[in-house]
Amino acid sequence: MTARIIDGKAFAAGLRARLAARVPSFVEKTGRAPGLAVVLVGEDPASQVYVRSKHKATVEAGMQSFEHRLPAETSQQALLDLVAALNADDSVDGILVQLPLPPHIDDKAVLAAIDPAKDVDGFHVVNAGRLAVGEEALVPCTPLGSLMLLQDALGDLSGLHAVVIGRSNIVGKPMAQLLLQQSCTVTIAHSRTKDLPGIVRLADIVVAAVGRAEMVRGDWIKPGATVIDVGINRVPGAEPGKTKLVGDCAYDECAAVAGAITPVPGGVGPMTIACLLRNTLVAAHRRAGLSDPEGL
Ligand SMILES: Nc1nc2c(c(=O)[nH]1)N[C@@H](CN(C=O)c1ccc(C(=O)N[C@@H](CCC(=O)O)C(=O)O)cc1)CN2
Repeated sequence: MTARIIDGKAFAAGLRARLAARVPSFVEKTGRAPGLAVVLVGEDPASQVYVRSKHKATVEAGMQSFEHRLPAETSQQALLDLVAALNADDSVDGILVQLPLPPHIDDKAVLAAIDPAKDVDGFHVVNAGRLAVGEEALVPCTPLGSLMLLQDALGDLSGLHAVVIGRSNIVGKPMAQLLLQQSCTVTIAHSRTKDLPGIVRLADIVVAAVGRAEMVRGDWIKPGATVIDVGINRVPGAEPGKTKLVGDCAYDECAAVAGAITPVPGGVGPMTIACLLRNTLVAAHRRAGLSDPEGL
């Protein structure tokens, strides 16, 4: 079997176009565009690229982008003061603090300081708790985007066995909650799981979010299963001095067995920014007392 490639780049472009089409009616109703504030501390090269992409995508969607770039030596208190100011700013509907933060800053304290109503990353414990008990929440972007790709590929997920490899608060745990809400049977596996290949072989859906380049091998995959690869790992390329991006799954091996698979790059990654814009539009509607935009 050769897997169908799940084109996250194309799906994300469609979602961004649908979002952009909703912005004018929000502007008409409220007299302002939804606003997203992104905070970057330091000069991590990958983070700089992601923050630039977020700004570009926000502006292209017709939303307001507020970028705050702070030096690496910024104190935790200065960052908390900025978050407090953004919480109080009515033109800001969404606040995102780009991760990772420099090591002298406690990221938990910073994430906890964001108003849950503006927490478009969905990382605040209030949003994590609401997701866990099935209440209205802002949901982390990467798992939300992964779920959208799964639903587009498979339709109804009810009754399917999903194995999520990875237990992070940002991807693994919320992904498992979202799949449970879709009535999947969910197993959360991780690097210490005994007989990980044997557990993964039981899965109709594999979500790999373990952060280890090409760890999931082709002979771990049940024939016809759907594979969602959340990993983004930079490894040495074929030419000296060059690098390339690979996922947590050995792509060629897994694609030879799976029914459908997301590539890296071009799979889940582009969904992260599209879902950030989706969460910003949703947060803006809720803050303005409007019902959630439909069909997103
Ligand atoms: N506050 C947050 N910090 C971080 C998040 C996040 O969701 N919130 N996620 C990642 C980085 N990230 C967004 O911030 C992100 C990562 C990857 C992509 C993406 O589109 N990747 C492309 C490949 C890009 C490349 O060539 O390097 C792909 O997979 O196709 C978008 C956003 C950590 N920090």
